[in-house]
Amino acid sequence: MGILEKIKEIEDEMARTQKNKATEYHLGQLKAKLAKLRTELQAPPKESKGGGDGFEVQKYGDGRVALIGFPSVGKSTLLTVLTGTTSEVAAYEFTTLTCIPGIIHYNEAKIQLLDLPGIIEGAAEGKGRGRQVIAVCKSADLLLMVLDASKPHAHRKILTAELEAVGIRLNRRPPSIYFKKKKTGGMSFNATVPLTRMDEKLCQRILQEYKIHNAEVLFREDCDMDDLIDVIEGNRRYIKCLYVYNKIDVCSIEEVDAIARMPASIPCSASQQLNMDGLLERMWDMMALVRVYTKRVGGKPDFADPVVMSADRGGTTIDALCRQIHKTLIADFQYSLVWGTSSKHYPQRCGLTHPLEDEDVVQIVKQKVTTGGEEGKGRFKSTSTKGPARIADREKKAALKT
Ligand SMILES: Nc1nc2c(ncn2[C@@H]2O[C@H](COP(=O)(O)OP(=O)(O)OP(=O)(O)O)[C@@H](O)[C@H]2O)c(=O)[nH]1
Ligand SMILES: [K+]
Ligand SMILES: [Mg+2]
Repeated sequence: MGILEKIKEIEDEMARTQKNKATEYHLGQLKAKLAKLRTELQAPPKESKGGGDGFEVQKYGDGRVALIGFPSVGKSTLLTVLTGTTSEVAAYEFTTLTCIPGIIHYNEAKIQLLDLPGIIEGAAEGKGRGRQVIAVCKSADLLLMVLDASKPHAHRKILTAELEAVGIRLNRRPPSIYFKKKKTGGMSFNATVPLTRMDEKLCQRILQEYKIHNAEVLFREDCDMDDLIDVIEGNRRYIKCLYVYNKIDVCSIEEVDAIARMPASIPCSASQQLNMDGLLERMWDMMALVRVYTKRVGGKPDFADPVVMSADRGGTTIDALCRQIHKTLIADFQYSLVWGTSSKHYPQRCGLTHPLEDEDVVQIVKQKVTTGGEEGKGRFKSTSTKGPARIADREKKAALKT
């Protein structure tokens, strides 16, 4: 029996099984079996390593956003309007057959937007170009799930289920469960909160399915069996998603109003260019990008060319800033001066762990290397010796004047 048949068999059995306290343990076991099969299904075929039929597009810019949706909802129209890059638009389904990249210029940042072929129910099991589309989605910082506002809202649920089936979790945090496999000692099961959907026996049954007999499990929130399976599998991707309800030009005001009130949802019309600014603003907010303007001693900040950082990728500390500017900068770092909403006073002298906020101005003060010019040497020069400290002091005073 192939993987797909096995999956079907388990899904059928789950559908037949009534949900109650008595069947809970059996259901947990079935869910674990299903998760294992789905992971097996996602594994790339052994023969082709980095094969050519994928949609690999080089990452570019300060963040990556992917357009996902059923055929003909207006993904390519959106790409064309937002980036100026033409992606073929037509009234028939499956117009787009590959991944088309474009660039959105917004708030002095460059955001890569990827147009993709439409996906259909069954994509998770490899229907259509589902596999390639999903691989691109997994590489995105934000998904725009494009929906036809005039069509049944159930489409959102179907697509979400497809993404769930391949281990993509939308707008969620990883479950707060500490899980560690051990060599011996059996299972230790603990919780810091009352558990209403999980107990020791259920946990044991699920672990057994994974042939894990020794482990430490600590629940820090009221999780269910799906959460536990996600943590055991360990391959889930937590991605932000904005639900873009397109084609509102054919909807009533009431419908548009209802969409605008739903969480993480935005109504728009790509072809009529309605609410494109609203869409960009929501995208920007959800990506949580932080722009930092760097300045030299005595110079003005470069407001046209910020360093753009992401809380989700790399972080937004001074340390992350230095690494992003140049890999050797950390070794030369002495302290930084920060002007902006993250600083208590103007400027504030900050170390590497200081978290920056959007539109902060930063000046990096490097250590003075007194001998030779070898990279990285500065790190080992103690700042407690009087020489460099005095130089730093002088530099600080100079910086404060600017
Ligand atoms: N009424 C209306 N039609 C739109 C809107 N946006 C796009 N369309 C139309 O919807 C049809 C499909 O648009 P595409 O941009 O090709 O859709 P797609 O999602 O890229 O389609 P595939 O690549 O085939 O998956 C075209 O006829 C567009 O003109 C909109 O805001 N309102
Ligand atoms: K189309
Ligand atoms: Mg298209």
